[in-house]
Amino acid sequence: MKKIRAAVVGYGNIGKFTLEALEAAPDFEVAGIVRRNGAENKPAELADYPVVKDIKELQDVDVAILATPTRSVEQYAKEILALGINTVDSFDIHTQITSLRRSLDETAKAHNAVSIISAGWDPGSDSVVRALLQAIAPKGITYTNFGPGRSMGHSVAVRAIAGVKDALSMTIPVGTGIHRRMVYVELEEGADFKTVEAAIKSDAYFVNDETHVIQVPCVDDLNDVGHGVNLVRKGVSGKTHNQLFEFDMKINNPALTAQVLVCVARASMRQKPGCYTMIEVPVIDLLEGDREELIAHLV
Ligand SMILES: NC(=O)C1=CN([C@@H]2O[C@H](COP(=O)(O)OP(=O)(O)OC[C@H]3O[C@@H](n4cnc5c(N)ncnc54)[C@H](OP(=O)(O)O)[C@@H]3O)[C@@H](O)[C@H]2O)C=CC1
Ligand SMILES: N[C@@H](CCCC(=O)C(=O)O)C(=O)O
Repeated sequence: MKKIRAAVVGYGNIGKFTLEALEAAPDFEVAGIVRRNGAENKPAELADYPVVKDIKELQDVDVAILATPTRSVEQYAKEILALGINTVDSFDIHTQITSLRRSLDETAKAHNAVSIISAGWDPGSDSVVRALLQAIAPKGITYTNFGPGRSMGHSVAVRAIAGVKDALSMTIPVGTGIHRRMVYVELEEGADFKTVEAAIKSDAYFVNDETHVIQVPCVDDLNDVGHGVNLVRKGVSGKTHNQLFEFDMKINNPALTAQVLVCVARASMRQKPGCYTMIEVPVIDLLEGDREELIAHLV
């Protein structure tokens, strides 16, 4: 059977694990990697793949997996969808997902392509869990409690601030879906800590949470990409109260995000043109293998 040809766009934390997940998937082949500096300083593990500056330089790409900063997703997605290539991403600014969906839906439909957005683990696979729990206990409250662990999105947002050399944003669960942010920053020489601290605290990723910024000499000495979630719903099925559900996981953050991106890239090949979030995609479309066998095994 013809393999799905995927390109990885951006080769940072998520990009590296995406390549590994593609290499492990029997129905995919790697069309190449798109990097801002192209093949300059090509890492050894990319020796067998084309590494280019522009996706147009790659052959027959079916789907582009965007492993770029969330704030660059819309621009990359629009350019790539305009070429008729599907895109998937893990865009994680929750308050902006519906507007991104509207914007990419228009581009995807205009170019006969599919975009699946916000497909990491949160937003992403957790969103599917939340949707399922709401379906089976329609009245009630869901609490999503993260961590403790490293938020990639928050760390990326801090690294983009002028004067920051490296950053680690740890998410600390306070309970009932509330989180404290512990942000460790390594500054460029001459950067002013107070200016950086103010910029972090006013960024949309942090503005609603208790945030502490701590200057350290070397972020790498603290770094651990482990994370997790404890997602709890207590609610009502029919007229019966006290239905209690819990979903818990402890994970390597970039490895899980990358695996979700790859299964969603597969699902993108099975949707009609347009833009979707994960809760709109049939779960079976995420899976590799014969549909009847999957049903026999999983249902
Ligand atoms: N929904 C979810 O559950 C999750 C979502 N995420 C999202 O994944 C995103 C990526 O995280 P992570 O891989 O750690 O980020 P990194 O900074 O490690 O990697 C991003 C890569 O994108 C490329 N890039 C393209 N444009 C830019 C730009 N303007 N500035 C910097 N880099 C750029 C670079 O690769 P190159 O140099 O090769 O071009 C860079 O290495 C996060 O922003 C986060 O929001 C992460 C985890 C979970
Ligand atoms: N989007 C997160 C993954 C979910 C955890 C989270 O949102 C957080 O730690 O704040 C990330 O970028 O790592």
